[in-house]
Amino acid sequence: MAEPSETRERPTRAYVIHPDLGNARTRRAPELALEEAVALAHALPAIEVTGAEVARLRKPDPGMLFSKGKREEIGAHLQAVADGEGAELVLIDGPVTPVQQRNLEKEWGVKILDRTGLILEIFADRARTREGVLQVELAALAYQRTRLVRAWTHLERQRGGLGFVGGPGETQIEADRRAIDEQVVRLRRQLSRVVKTRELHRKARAKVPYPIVALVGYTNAGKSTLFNRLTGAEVVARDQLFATLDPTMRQLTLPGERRVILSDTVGFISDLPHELVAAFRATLEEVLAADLILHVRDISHSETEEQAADVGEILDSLGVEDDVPLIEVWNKIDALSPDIRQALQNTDARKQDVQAISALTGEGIPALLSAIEAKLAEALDEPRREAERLLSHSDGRRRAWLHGQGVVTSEEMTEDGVRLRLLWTDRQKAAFEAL
Ligand SMILES: Nc1nc2c(ncn2[C@@H]2O[C@H](COP(=O)(O)OP(=O)(O)OP(=O)(O)O)[C@@H](O)[C@H]2O)c(=O)[nH]1
Ligand SMILES: [Mg+2]
Repeated sequence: MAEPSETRERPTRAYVIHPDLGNARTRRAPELALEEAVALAHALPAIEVTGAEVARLRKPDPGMLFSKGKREEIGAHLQAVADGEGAELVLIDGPVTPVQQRNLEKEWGVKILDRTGLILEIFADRARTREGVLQVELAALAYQRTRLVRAWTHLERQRGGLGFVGGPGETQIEADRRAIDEQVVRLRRQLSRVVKTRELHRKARAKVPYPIVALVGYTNAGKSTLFNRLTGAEVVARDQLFATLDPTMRQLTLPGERRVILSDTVGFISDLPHELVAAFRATLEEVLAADLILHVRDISHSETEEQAADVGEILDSLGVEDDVPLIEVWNKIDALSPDIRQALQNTDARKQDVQAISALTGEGIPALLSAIEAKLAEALDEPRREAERLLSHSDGRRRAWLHGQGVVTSEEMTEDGVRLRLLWTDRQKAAFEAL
């Protein structure tokens, strides 16, 4: 009789490979890319990563991806880590053709997932709402379909282009493709019904004219942590890639009494499968419709610039216009070393439309809220009036508030205090008066 512990599902042992093509097109260091691939693997349920490596690939082999030597080396390694049980899963962090996949699976005796397949698996695991499930299914089908097409072209070539018409492979693949197409049509129809319902909700919300503020950013940047801190919600936030999949919205009242709807969304990642971007369009439409975008960045990450560039590209591909007001939120400043943090506060964080914060400790949150308010006032084109106020020298708090709102046009030290010339909206004036 097996012990209960043995019958319990044991984790799948996975080996992670990042193929380094050594081309200048990729912005990233291969070691960091490997780290991210391992984090992606951990985002799957019940996975045990037994090892990981960067495999340099001077010239990818069309049929086998890796050279013979490399394959043997990895194969031996898989045996070793598997302890004679046979490795179960190899995650290859890049595109793998269906032919390469089949050949490698045979040679190594494992199941192989490429980057797109892996991300699809994670999304499938996370999807909770009807819309999310449908979107992931749609993306998975689109992915499967391209793989069928490519496998088919290959078969055709193998037979020297002869006699493939009516051949067994062709009919089967044609039938599979048709089945997929039919399924896609069915899913699209279901999805459009769900989306319509959501649009009705959005229209209902539009009657209550609260502006929408959307959080976007690389996965694991801290969007949900910030969302929770601002709204008191309890959205799952954890050190795991793609912790959030389904969009969440909450009402939030800013210090100047303005109410907004804050929305938390799915994170982005480099080389996000385009099938997924397409499938998630409807969800991300909240972002497209936003009055203000908060681009949350993990400023403590060594590739924060690359991540920001990826997010920018994805926003572009979604059709987010350049003129949508945007604030960059530099998150996780608590995780920076004191020197770097100082340097950052002296220079970059002074840039316009940048707010340095820690969603974890709450540092910088009041200034962020003021900036959101000011930006919205500007974006929604509220009339601004000139005004003048004299603050006592000791009233640093109210002076800082005014600067945070970006309404100070000039200030002058006098004997009685600081004389400030202001350009502000009625709302900002009222908020100031209430301080
Ligand atoms: N040190 C530090 N860690 C933070 C901060 N904000 C978030 N984190 C951590 O970063 C990890 C990811 O946070 P999430 O809020 O889940 O990130 P997310 O952007 O919602 O991620 P996805 O939903 O996966 O796209 C968690 O472990 C958080 O505790 C911060 O200001 N400082
Ligand atoms: Mg999240």
